[in-house]
Amino acid sequence: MAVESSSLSPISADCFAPSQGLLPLEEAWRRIAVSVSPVCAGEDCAVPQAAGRILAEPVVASLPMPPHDNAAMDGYAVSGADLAAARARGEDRIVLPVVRRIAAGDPPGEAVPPGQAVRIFTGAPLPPGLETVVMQEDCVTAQEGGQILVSLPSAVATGDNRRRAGEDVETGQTVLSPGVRLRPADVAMAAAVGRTRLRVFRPLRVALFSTGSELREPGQPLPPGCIHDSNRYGVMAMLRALGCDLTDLGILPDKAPAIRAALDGAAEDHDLVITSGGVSVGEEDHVKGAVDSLGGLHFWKLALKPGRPVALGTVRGAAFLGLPGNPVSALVTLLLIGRPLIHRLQGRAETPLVRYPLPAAFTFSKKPGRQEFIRVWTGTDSAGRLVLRAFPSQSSGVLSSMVQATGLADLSREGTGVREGETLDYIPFTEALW
Ligand SMILES: Nc1nc2c(c(=O)[nH]1)N[C@H]1C(S)=C(S)[C@@H](COP(=O)(O)OP(=O)(O)OC[C@H]3O[C@@H](n4cnc5c(N)ncnc54)[C@H](O)[C@@H]3O)O[C@H]1N2
Ligand code: MOO
Repeated sequence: MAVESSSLSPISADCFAPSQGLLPLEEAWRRIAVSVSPVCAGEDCAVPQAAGRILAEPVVASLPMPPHDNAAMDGYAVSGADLAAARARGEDRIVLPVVRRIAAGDPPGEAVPPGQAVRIFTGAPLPPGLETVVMQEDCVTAQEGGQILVSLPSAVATGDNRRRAGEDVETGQTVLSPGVRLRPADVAMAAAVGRTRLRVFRPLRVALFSTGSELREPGQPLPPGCIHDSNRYGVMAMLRALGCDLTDLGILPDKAPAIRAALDGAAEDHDLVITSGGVSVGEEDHVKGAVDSLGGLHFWKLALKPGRPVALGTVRGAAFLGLPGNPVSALVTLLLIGRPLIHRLQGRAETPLVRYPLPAAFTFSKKPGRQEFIRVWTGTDSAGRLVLRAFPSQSSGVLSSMVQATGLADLSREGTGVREGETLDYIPFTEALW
């Protein structure tokens, strides 16, 4: 049963109509897209520190790029008309006096009349009158009475090796749009158009804790019946990769009052509170009840495997995400539900998961009713074609499947699985985590 409730920002209640049965993943995505609002205010950031931040303003070029016509090669700038005339005369080469030298950073100077060449270097501005650059490897120079002469091939087209002003970016062009997470090339572009600072969204503040009386910190001895907390470490790593500002609140026992108090406290100074474990239906699963009493669950129980009991809601004024405790389910639901939720809260533009259609090198059966994301990696078959291979156990408790996998393959909700040779959507982890 999917659950809904009245809500506080940042998740509006409007779209959370009650629904029977398991909620399809597509519907959960739609609800996140329409109901979750950005919560992060803008702040200034120096361009050298901006990689990984989310842009909060459009960046508009106030100058063309490049700002002037310039040489794409070290060589000699000439008039294309001089070369064309030599070709018309049947001459393979033309000899011209070299009247000037222009290096990168020099001004272009006065117009150059026909019948003259200019020594020029990559990035140097072309002087008026010359629009063609012949690379120096094709040129031969000679000294004649204090005058340098250059012999050039005539078979060079007008405009060769010229980079036009504005060919990369025109004045007034929006070079970066709000909502992008700045990659190295974006930072380079901001610098290229002269920016030293950018308006970005402040990082999303996320609090995280694990629930489970069986959990102990790594390094601690394990009493009978206990295991190490691994989810929190994987989840923290994924949240950092998504650009979040993290508070690690440790492990809580399966005790309703402790979980309620921790959620209440965390909601005060965080935008998003994430838990792992305790969202299923057992008597020891107290997270759902605590959220119900502090805000509300907007959805719970998706037609999804692994991760059916993943829960989205609000706690006081903060968004809430309850990840299922099974180690694979926690990471997969953080990727499938947490990622779009975090993107919306961060003010990031919509970034659907990147998918590559690839043939399966395995057969896998499933029951209809839940969309399944199985752990796969890419390899080659005997003919050298790229194929997907699947981990032998797809149990949501087998963390090794996530370690071996490089991504997930998406098996449709109504399907009964995949046969060897059929094409599947492959979702690589690395591209999902920028
Ligand atoms: N009767 C039912 N039982 C279960 C259902 C159900 O629908 N009916 N759903 C199953 C599914 S699917 C999942 S997924 C799990 C999720 O349950 P919880 O979120 O309540 O998780 P827990 O019960 O707390 O733990 C499940 C499993 O994972 C281990 N775990 C928990 N936290 C961690 C951690 N931080 N690091 C490593 N491992 C962790 C825990 O020890 C359990 O083995 O419920 C099914 N049950
Ligand atoms: O839906 Mo659960 O995550 O498979 O074990």
